[in-house]
Amino acid sequence: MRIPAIETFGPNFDSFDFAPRTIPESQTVMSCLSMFEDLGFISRWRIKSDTLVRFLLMVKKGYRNPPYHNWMHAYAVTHFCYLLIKNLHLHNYLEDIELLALFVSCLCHDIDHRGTTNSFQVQSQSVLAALYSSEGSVMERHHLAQSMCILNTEGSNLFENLSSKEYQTVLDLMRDIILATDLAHHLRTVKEQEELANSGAYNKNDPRDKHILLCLLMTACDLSDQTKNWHNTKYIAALVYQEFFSQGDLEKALGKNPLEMMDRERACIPELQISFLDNIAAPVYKILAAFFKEAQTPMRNVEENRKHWVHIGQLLKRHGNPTQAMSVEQI
Ligand SMILES: COc1ccc(Cl)c(-c2nnc3c(C)nc4ccc(C(=O)NCC(C)C)cc4n23)c1
Ligand SMILES: [Mg+2]
Ligand SMILES: [Zn+2]
Repeated sequence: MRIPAIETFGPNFDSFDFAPRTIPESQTVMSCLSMFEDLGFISRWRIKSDTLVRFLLMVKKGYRNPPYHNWMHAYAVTHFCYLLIKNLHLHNYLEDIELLALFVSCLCHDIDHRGTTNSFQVQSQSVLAALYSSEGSVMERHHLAQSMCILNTEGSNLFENLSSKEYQTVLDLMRDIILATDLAHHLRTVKEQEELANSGAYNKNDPRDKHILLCLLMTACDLSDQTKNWHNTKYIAALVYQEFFSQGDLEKALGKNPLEMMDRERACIPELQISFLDNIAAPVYKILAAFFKEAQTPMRNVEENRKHWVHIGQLLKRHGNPTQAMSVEQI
């Protein structure tokens, strides 16, 4: 099968300023094929092209269609991982198999997401909560389980030609990386990531250092919509709050009180987004830029996007009533 050259998808496809959501959904699977090829994964891991195509189609089909946590989110996350590998010379920090695990984890990390949070699973006593709530990270354990099912399906096992040792290693890595996408996990480990970045003493032979770096890189990919242009950022906020407000509506219907950020009557999106950037997103890209001098652009773009939210917040205060929940379309 002919795999298109990566240039097919635009001259700046490998630049931090490229917005992956400008790729039409109909071309995303082909684009993933080209990324696998361009990263040298197909030859390095002897991946059969029909197995790769079946794997990608199974993963894409494994996503549902909530406003934000759908296949296009997984594609955008995976594209940022491609940018990291291409621009940060990660081969000097991580093994080949760790880069393969990170890239495949990005594709799979939110499979079968329902557009609701871990606490909603527990509150609503969902089947997934029954399965996983004793261990925590309910959704992330489900995303991992779904990914394992696809790899265990005849004809879509991407890792079929790896040695048994490599096979075990890549699955162990995918487990760590996908479980690390739980924001609660990230908030528990971000301090270590900052200390390691600022120490300048990263040791590529230390498994602990490599684990900390992989978790940082995965979260950087997961939040990477915040590192693009303002149009993209605004659009993503609209999708995220559509998802949040739908959950809030469900919680009210269940007689529960939703968090403010999930309550369309109370949420003030600019305020909430400024605190999300300040407390969660911006620190990730500051730490990334502390690790890698080539990672200035994503950090600068997040700072730029924060300024836009401040401006929107001021407009709202001046012209609207500050507590009124902005309609998503008005953003
Ligand atoms: C990495 O894992 C996830 C999981 C789920 C989501 Cl929605 C996101 C995510 N991706 N983009 C966004 C944007 C633009 N705004 C967000 C505002 C709040 C929160 C949130 O979860 N706040 C709870 C607090 C206890 C941390 C997440 C937001 N978010 C990332
Ligand atoms: Mg997730
Ligand atoms: Zn995600």
